[in-house]
Amino acid sequence: MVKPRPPNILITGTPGTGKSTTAEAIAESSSLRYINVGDWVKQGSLHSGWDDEHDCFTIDEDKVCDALEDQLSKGGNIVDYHGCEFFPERWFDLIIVLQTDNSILYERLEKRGYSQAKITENVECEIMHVIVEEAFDSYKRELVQVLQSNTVQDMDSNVERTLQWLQHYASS
Ligand SMILES: Nc1ncnc2c1ncn2[C@@H]1O[C@H](COP(=O)(O)OP(=O)(O)O)[C@@H](O)[C@H]1O
Repeated sequence: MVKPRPPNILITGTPGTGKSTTAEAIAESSSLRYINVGDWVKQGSLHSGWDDEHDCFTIDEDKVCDALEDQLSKGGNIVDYHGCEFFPERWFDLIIVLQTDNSILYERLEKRGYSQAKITENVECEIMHVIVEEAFDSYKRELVQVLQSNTVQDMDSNVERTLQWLQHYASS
């Protein structure tokens, strides 16, 4: 079957689950372009200011979608963001949700220098499966893969599995 465009992959999950590291490794071994939405938000001022309570920018979802539309409609991207419900559903052919055990996630966020409040907020988000639920609510179930990201072996296997998915997509 001739595909209308190369695939787009969304890699999502709570901060610290390994989205950037995994997505960059996939991009390095494929022809996908890596898009870190957080960086786009900062560099393109796609936000409505700093949120002191959550210690992050308040993202302007409409501006982000407008900024990404041209690139995403061409296909061939791997997009990294800790949320998924505001993107147009049609953009993505595969949605990967990374998950990490609480104690491991806690240590990663501590190493990153997050405040105690921000660590607790993110670990609770992971415990409550917030992003997994968001992905299931926003995309067809068969497009969503929930993958563990606790160890380097997990990461290698997640990268390999995604590269295989890309090969299969291209040849089917
Ligand atoms: N599966 C994993 N195994 C071991 N370390 C990991 C794993 N995933 C991420 N890390 C490490 O955890 C930290 C956070 O990863 P990062 O990719 O920045 O997460 P995110 O983009 O989801 O916030 C980095 O130091 C990274 O090397």
